[in-house]
Amino acid sequence: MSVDFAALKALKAEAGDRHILDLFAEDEDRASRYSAMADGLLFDYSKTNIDDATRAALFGLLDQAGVAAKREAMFTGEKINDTEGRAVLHTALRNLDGGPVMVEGKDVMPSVRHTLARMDDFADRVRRGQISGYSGTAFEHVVNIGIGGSDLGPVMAYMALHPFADGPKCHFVSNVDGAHIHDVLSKLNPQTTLIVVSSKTFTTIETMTNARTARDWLVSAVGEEGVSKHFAAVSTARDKTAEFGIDPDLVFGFDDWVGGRYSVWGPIGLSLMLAIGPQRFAEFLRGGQAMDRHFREAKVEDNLPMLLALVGVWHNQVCGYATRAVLPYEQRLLRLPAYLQQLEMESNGKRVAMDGTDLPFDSGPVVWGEPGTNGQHAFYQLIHQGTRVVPCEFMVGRHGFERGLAHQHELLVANCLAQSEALLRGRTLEEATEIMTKKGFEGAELERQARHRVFPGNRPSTTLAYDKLTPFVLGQVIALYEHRVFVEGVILGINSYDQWGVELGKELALALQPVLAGESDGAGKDGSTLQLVNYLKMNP
Ligand SMILES: O=P(O)(O)OC[C@H]1O[C@H](O)[C@H](O)[C@@H](O)[C@@H]1O
Repeated sequence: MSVDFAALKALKAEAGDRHILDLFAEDEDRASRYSAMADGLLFDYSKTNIDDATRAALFGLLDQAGVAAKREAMFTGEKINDTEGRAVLHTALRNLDGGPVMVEGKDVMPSVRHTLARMDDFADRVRRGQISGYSGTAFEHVVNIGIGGSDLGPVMAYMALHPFADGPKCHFVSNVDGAHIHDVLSKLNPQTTLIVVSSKTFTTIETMTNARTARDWLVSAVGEEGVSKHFAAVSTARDKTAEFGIDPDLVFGFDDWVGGRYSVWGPIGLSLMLAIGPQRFAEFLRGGQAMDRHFREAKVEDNLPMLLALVGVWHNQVCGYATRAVLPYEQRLLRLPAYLQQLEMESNGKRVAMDGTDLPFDSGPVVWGEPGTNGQHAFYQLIHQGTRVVPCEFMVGRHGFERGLAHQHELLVANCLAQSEALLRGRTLEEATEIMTKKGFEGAELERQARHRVFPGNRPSTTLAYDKLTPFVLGQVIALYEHRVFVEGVILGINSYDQWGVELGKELALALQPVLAGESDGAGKDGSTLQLVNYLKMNP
């Protein structure tokens, strides 16, 4: 049964164009009453147009959708991904000191712990130079070859945790565009490079193509014998890794109850572990585990994943704001928006409900973003003065890592807070007129110039604040977003864990290859596709 947004839409209509600033004026405790804290992470959603009645109605959605029961179903290994017949248990990967997790009557934790211990041992020995390349030289570089969930998680986290990276330097190759692997490998020495082929299925065409290119590159430098020394694999398909010639001791397996976009916590995080070491990787897992506990135990009004989800549903399904911007004031979170695009859009971009019927409302939003302050000098213009409302999610830390550059961090924080304040407050025509009068304008020209300088304000934003971007905090933040996606998916009544929408393009690409190669005439293709084939096909 789908939830009903009618009551919320009525509340929205009743509020009309009420200003968020008026909500602050009416309630001096608004900031604290519309904020929640989880293990040091502060989420402030007071700069939204949500009031007590709206919030109560949003909490009602959680009951209507049965979120609490479905949350337990996820954590306890029920097959909630029912279009693929799978449990959804990435939480088991960070269940470091929790109890058993049963899948089909079997506790999966011994196998999770065993794999983690193997990863720890391997990473430790590579980092100490005890595992080395074919000619005995230590590995200085790691190339992770993977795409989607087998790339975005590790690369995002590797960049985020740069201050903790004291192991081999990591590189990430994802695109089937030969430029990607060329530009990475051409700077590396095969003797000192470890290649990690990361693919849940070990069939993804981009990854397998790049893996073969890397294999040729290695073999031409160190010979065929080098493959077993220089290649590791992360996959659920051990048979396929063996076919590729990867030493079984260097294969790290996982189970199909870990979705690709939820997989950074396990073997797919191997390159991250090689870079930051097993101990820091464990801190990352502990951050995720802390958020799991919070999600399961905190009351609704204090529950960060639930609050983020409800604010999201309010903006997207009730207010009709189609996109949401993620704006980390943290340069090292450069790839977080891309990571969240996969997490949120691949999970909740679905047009049918669990039962196969058409979704009676919009699916999840378009997620996009860029770190501040860079975005301020690019697209914030539209956010402040465009005709569409873009709810913004700011993120910022109290401290940076750069000793001696605290003044820059202060400037960064000031900019983050200033942007959410500007979105909230805006600038009235009177204020703009005053500014332009001082500049000497008058009459009709004064009004025209002033009107260009008006900011409507009353634009919603939330802020997630943390102390410092440590592995623990990153773990908290990523798990927070995972659970937010879960709650939104349950409210929408969709399956957040399949991704059938990526299949058609893959099939058509395979069928187009022979057309591009001139081996097939492309009968049945549309005129545009054929015209482009004719233009783009390479001459023999
Ligand atoms: O890890 P792999 O099996 O290579 O899959 C890599 C990616 O490709 C697929 O097409 C899916 O859209 C993603 O969810 C997945 O993360």
